[in-house]
Amino acid sequence: MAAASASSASLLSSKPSPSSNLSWKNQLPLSSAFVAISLSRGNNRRCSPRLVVFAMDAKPTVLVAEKLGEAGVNLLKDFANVDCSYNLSPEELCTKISLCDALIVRSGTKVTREVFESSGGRLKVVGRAGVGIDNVDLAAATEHGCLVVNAPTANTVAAAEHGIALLAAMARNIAQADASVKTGKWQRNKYVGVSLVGKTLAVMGFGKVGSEVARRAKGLGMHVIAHDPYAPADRARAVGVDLVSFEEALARADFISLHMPLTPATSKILNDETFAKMKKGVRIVNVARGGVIDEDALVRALDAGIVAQAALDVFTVEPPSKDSKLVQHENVTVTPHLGASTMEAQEGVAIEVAEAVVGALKGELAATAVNAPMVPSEVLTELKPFVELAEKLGRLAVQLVSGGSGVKSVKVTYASARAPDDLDTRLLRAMITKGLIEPISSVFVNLVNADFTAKQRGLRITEERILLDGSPENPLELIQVQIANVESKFASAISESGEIKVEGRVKDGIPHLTKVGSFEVDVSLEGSIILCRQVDQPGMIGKVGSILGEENVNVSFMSVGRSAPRKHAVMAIGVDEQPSKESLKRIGEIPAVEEFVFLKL
Ligand SMILES: NC(=O)c1ccc[n+]([C@@H]2O[C@H](COP(=O)([O-])OP(=O)(O)OC[C@H]3O[C@@H](n4cnc5c(N)ncnc54)[C@H](O)[C@@H]3O)[C@@H](O)[C@H]2O)c1
Ligand SMILES: O=C(O)[C@H](O)COP(=O)(O)O
Repeated sequence: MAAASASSASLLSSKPSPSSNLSWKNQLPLSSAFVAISLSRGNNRRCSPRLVVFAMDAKPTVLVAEKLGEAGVNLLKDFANVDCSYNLSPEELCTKISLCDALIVRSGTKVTREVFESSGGRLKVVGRAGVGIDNVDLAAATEHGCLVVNAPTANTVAAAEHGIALLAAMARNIAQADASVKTGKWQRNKYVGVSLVGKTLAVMGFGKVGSEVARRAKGLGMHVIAHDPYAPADRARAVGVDLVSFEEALARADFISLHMPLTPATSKILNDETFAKMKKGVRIVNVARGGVIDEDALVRALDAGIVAQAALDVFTVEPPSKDSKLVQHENVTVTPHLGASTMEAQEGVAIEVAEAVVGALKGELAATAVNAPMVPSEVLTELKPFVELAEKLGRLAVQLVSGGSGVKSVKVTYASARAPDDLDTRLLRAMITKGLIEPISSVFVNLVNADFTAKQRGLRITEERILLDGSPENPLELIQVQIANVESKFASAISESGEIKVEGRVKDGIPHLTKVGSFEVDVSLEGSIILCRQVDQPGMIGKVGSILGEENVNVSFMSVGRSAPRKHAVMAIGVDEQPSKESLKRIGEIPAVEEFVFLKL
């Protein structure tokens, strides 16, 4: 048995949300047209969840705010209206964004909180045509339920090649010598360089680019070490690289090449203190992000001769000011953020990001999502009915609450015949959260913002996975949702241990409610449900059925679970239409009925 926890809050107001799907479609304006994965079943009651095309009256609009490879633009045009508007001011971007469903940028556009706020909820996906997402306010994107995707692989080699180009150019003073010859000079003694062979290169950040740089540097005869607290040692060993501590890398390196992302932990990681720990005469290459170096400290280290040379493709502020001491320093070689700028890489990232954006607009889960779980399609196909079950159990459970200390503590149990740790519950948890929050708030919950929304509302969801007898062919046997410290408008929904408890299973691809409190029931989760506790006696099904029939309310499913013959029983009735208040009142007035509740799914 394994347990894991997520987040959660106190739930307010009321806003029923009818949809049950995995897509961002609920956020689209009615004027948009797109395709979404939906879990609706169509007309056939028994058929399984399927892909549904939501055709509306117009294409979505994608704003491409920076130059994107043609192949990517064409791919977008097949699906959407594409507005290529470059060099927008922040104000212009904020104005345009309210008319856009997706935005594509490179590193030159800051996608700030204001951008998400200005979108008025229409922006559903931001595509970064490249790796670094430090120019996108991820927290704001997540809070606004906006998916962020990037193109993480297509420019790796280009960046690594640029790193190696800068390394060699710096060591042999290529840029300085070139500029000198072009002014008519011939300074052969001034531009004597240093050799790379046999020197120690410390690669800081052994990810995609770092490992490619390491591979190439080894080919140049360098001794390569790397520092990366998160990289697996065997991946480094496979390239013939030793992973070392940060301090050791600083102390041993003749050359340092930076390849980590800009994060709060890596911001200004090279500073006065760390420069002081380096070998005198060290040479530094940066094709990662300018912000990982304290640029003023680098100027001081260059002036003091601690750093002999630096080659920089990236800067804290881009473009850097013309009179920047760093840029103008004679021992510094600079390029204008060209790491990813090869024809091949630009076509590659354009296609990679366009595919991800189109997929996201279609409601598919993106493989390159930065702020949402990446769910492989085979897992998604298998989990689809359970995803629907999860949302509906959440919706049922929260509608059973009548008071208490608020919906703050929810326990979800997943029972499976498979090894419990094999189950990735992020998708299911997101849908339970959606079910719990949407019926009682005006908040739109999706896979991107589910955990955030729960946390913001003080809702704590703990998860437990248990091993149960059953078929390992099914990813899950049942899901149980319990809400603690609350009162219920249907007392029978309170389990022996005092929580509201609902439990469900998937039968023939259809989610079923199989337990309420301690009563076993069996009703398919479609339409709406009436739960009714009565004294177990003959004729009850007929009485309730005829009240509904008189009003032409179609009963889709009915089941009775009882504590013992002629004692208490809970009847669960699935209805296709909503009964009138009058009919519900009449059901409540049947003498044997002790309590009842009508729940919308
Ligand atoms: N100049 C360019 O045009 C250009 C092109 C591509 C990538 N980049 C930048 O290069 C960097 C690396 O890109 P990537 O695709 O290799 O990313 P990646 O995510 O594959 O690799 C980054 C690595 O940095 C490591 N890391 C994180 N924190 C660290 C720390 N404190 N110390 C050491 N290592 C740490 C991670 O574990 C990871 O292995 C990013 O900043 C990216 O934006 C720049
Ligand atoms: O992070 C990246 O992918 C690189 O920095 C490339 O940025 P660019 O798309 O602005 O060239």
